[in-house]
Amino acid sequence: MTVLRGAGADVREDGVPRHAEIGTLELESGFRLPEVRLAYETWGVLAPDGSNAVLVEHALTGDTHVAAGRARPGAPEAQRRAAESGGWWDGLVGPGAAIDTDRYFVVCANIVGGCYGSTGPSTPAPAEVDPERRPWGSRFPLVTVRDSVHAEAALADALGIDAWRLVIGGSMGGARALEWAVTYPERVRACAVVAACAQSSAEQLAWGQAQNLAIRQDPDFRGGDYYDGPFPVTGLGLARRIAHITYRSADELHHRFGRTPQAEEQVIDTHPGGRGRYQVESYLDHQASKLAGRFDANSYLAVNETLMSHDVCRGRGTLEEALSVTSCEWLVAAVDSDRLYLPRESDVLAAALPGDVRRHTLTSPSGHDGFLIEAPQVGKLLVETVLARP
Ligand SMILES: CC(=O)SCCNC(=O)CCNC(=O)[C@H](O)C(C)(C)COP(=O)(O)OP(=O)(O)OC[C@H]1O[C@@H](n2cnc3c(N)ncnc32)[C@H](O)[C@@H]1OP(=O)(O)O
Ligand SMILES: N[C@@H](CCO)C(=O)O
Repeated sequence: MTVLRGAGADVREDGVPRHAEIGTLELESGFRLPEVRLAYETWGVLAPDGSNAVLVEHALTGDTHVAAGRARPGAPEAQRRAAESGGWWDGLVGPGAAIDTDRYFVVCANIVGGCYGSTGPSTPAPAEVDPERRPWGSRFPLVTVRDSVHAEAALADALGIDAWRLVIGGSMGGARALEWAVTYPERVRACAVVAACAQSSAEQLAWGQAQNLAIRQDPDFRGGDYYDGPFPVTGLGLARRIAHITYRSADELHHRFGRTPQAEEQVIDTHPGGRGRYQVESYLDHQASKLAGRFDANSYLAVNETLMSHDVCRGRGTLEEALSVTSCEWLVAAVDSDRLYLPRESDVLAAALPGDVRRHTLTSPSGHDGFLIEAPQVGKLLVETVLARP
């Protein structure tokens, strides 16, 4: 394992990609995943006693760039521009924000199985697995949420972080945050679980299956070993369309798009199959092609399976029994219009936590994606609850 103790403590360099080699990861399935690398970025400076570290967990297709940052003086232009580019939780993380990077040392790591720098299906397999070092592809194993947390614990060790002041995430990030607090209760002082639940529900599993099948049935998928040929972008795009509908609310889609045709496209056409698109179809086409342009289909399957594996109770008894080991402060928040992670599922989580934890609400017309869009509300809740005290 590469020892990075104190990394980030000497030079202030924010939002710049780094890597940690964490060695072999023992998975819940019994599979031993060798030569695991985690990509991560940091913001701020780690306090000498390590007490100001915050872990931000990204959602399904997220990356390590949670907020804009700054490369060190003299860094190559491309690195400077990448560091300064906007992040997916800008407004929540940054100088003067609720997660104030002038005060906290913020870490965001790409999940194992992802395609933003951490070991995943597109990574060349080690020589012991494949002497030709072809990508893992179809051979990449199931990595559960719990496995991913074990990997991040190795990263925390490497960074010299004994305990997190806060672990926070939304959606799959919330699942990861919750799993942290239960797997390593002594290492989490506060935990924020936003738009997430204790166990992936039957309906969430059902949506997950439909997305996975969309990818697997693309002829270009070829069982997952497609890296030498065309990528299954049609299947990946279809998976994203299915998912994206669940990420937004019916009311929002109605008010934004209604039944309006896209630009001058004709939706009433006498030629079967020849009609133009409704605006909402064009919108989904756009979301699909954007994801297909930035994400690997095998990684999509991998992280979707990770999310489907989410069950904080597995091997730990009832929900109350599983959560009884935790001793941190909590923020549990749901988006009022979320039809994928229902507010009542957050209620179940809050009610089962030790102590008197109540569920908070993010008000948004946007549905599940409200956890990203309403970043200022998330920040306000944080400073009113788990970050109220130093
Ligand atoms: C937590 C994480 O780690 S997730 C990592 C970041 N996540 C993502 O990037 C996921 C994908 N992105 C998203 O889901 C959204 O962009 C969010 C949630 C981040 C923001 O949501 P919103 O601001 O409401 O964006 P919205 O869903 O309206 O999408 C806007 C896009 O749709 C396009 N669009 C809007 N209407 C139409 C239409 N009729 N036809 C075609 N495209 C359209 C816009 O041009 C815009 O395109 P752009 O993103 O390329 O600039
Ligand atoms: N749009 C987010 C939401 C998933 O929860 C993502 O793609 O990660």
